Amino acid sequence: MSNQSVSLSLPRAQLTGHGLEFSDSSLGQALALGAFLLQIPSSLDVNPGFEICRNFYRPRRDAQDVLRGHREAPHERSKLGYEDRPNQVEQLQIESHLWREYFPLPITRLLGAIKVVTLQALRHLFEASGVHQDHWATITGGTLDETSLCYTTLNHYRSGVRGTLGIVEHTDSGFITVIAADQPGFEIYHQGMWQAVPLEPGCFIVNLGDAYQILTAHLRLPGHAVLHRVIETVPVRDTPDRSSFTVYMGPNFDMSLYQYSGSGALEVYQSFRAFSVLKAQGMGYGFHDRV
Ligand SMILES: O=C(O)CCC(=O)C(=O)O
Ligand SMILES: [Fe+2]
Repeated sequence: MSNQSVSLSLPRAQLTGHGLEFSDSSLGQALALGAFLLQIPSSLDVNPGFEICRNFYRPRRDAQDVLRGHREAPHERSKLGYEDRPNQVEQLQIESHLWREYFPLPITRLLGAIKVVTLQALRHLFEASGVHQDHWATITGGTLDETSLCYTTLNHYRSGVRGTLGIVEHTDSGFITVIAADQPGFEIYHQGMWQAVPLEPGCFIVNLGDAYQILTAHLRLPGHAVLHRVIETVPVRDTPDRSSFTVYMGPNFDMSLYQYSGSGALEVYQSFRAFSVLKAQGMGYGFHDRV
């Protein structure tokens, strides 16, 4: 894959009382691309998210210093936790039911609010693709206002690690991921080349993942799992390293992935755990050993 600096303007949506509203009727384009911009609701301040991304990997100074110390912390109740990745990125991944336990209140509140936004977007997209609401519990493993796995990923891109990508090219595994980033560098593989998505600080980037693509492959408006990466971050004096944080929703690892057949029947596709293990290997990542 060649490295070209073409830029891509993503479809744009906002959440209203009626669900997602896309400008220029670009819903179909968003599903086909598997990515779009979502205006950040004005009531949300994303800065606490960036603050924890800039601190979680640093050693804790004292017991009160709850933003730091997550590299060493065991996060015993989490199946995910801290991971030092082969790229620039180091990640802290924590399931939504543990946010209150491991994060300070402003972060927990922010992530909770983004989770609500993520669910609203997912429900709307499922409906547009032709996923039946009656199948929600089977497909997601959750009740109507949950999927069985929701977690945040806090990403710190170590500018001191040179000669590698920020994060290797990948698709996300679940149904949907909502991303907030503080610097450019995010790219999408589209029409045979890497295209830079310009940073829009007032917007989340929303990605569709493998579970969405598999589920909807034969439906009227299939959603595509978008291939994306972050290019190498270079150190800039007096500027913090690149940070991003995400809210991810997917099936639990002990569940099956589902797919609608051509005749519209919902069928088991594959074990999500088996699928995820193979995928992690392809990325050069170890799969979470507690899952
Ligand atoms: O940092 C970003 O902009 C993207 C992060 C990402 O792709 C991920 O966490 O899966
Ligand atoms: Fe990703």
